[in-house]
Amino acid sequence: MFPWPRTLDASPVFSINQLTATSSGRNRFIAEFISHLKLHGFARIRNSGVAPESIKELFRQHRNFFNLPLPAKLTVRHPGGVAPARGYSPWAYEKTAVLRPDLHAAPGVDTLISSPSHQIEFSARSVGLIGSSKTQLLDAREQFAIGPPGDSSFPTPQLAESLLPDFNAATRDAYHEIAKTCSKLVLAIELGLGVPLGTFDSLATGELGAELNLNFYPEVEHNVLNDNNGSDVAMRRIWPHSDLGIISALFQDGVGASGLELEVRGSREGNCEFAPVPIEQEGDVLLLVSNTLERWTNGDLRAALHRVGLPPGSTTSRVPERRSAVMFFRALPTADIGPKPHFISTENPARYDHITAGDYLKRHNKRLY
Ligand SMILES: O=C(O)CCC(=O)C(=O)O
Ligand SMILES: [Fe+2]
Repeated sequence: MFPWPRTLDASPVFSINQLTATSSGRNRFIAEFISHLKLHGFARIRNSGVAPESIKELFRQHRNFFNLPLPAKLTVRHPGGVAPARGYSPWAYEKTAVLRPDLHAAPGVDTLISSPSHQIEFSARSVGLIGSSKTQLLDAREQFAIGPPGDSSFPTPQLAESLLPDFNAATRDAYHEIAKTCSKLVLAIELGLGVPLGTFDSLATGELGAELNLNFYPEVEHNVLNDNNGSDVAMRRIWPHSDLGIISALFQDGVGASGLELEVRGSREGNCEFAPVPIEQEGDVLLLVSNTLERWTNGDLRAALHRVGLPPGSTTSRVPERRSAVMFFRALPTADIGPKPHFISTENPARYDHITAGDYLKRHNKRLY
């Protein structure tokens, strides 16, 4: 286990090509990988199978898209509502603060009151910074959501080629490549948990259910993300939350720590603290356990709480832009995401209800947009 307190940069980097090592090497790798995921809910992954050039190309497209003038981006606007997200969401449109209202601290306070992440859907606390009069909590973020290329029920709006030649095709290629890697990561998790192969992945799908999200956090004045600015609005790049799917595979443009923070587990009971997680090498992936996997494993694996704050040591009056791309690898919309029998016993009864992944997403989107 890496050292406590408050540093996640000593967490190991798992080279996923160890899956094809000799059997003793492979077994050791799987055991270390799964025990790390159980303890921390995330893992840094190298040699994931997604070519670094593909990630470079994805972020080139990412940059070109968000640099377009607003009217051009609005031609592929996400219509909102409970359907799966598709297309462009402008600045502050998606509101992640509604997801975990219990985690919002008073300004400047970083020790937060926590509750188990499975309570995400039950949280009834009012939305507001604890101890503050802020009335609106918004995300300083724009976004483009890409659905499964074969999804004719919820197609992704296609950008006119005259605006950006190749954007549609390049993001489609990235979608397939990253989905393949997600399948491999889920396989490693199945092996680690000792469940029959296909327990999670036969229901997961790169073709239906998953979503590749491009996140853009524009450069802003420091005080936009600071609560002492005299306005009624509190903004964060992204408020604390966990993702909905089985796993998320997160790529960041550039290396180092640029604001992404994960929950540091093992702090005092009842507290929740976050620390930056740097990306060491271009193309490295951050694997996050997400809610569906927590539900399926009846809490054996717990979803990673994360947020995007200020880059560490940021002292200038402007906060530099940030770009990320996250694959939400989700279950098929028709799949039941209640606990699997393998994880239920008399000592450990089911802690989650039965619901389909599609209904779970609708419930989530109703609050988010
Ligand atoms: O930008 C990031 O690194 C985090 C994005 C994220 O948490 C999300 O899209 O759900
Ligand atoms: Fe997230």
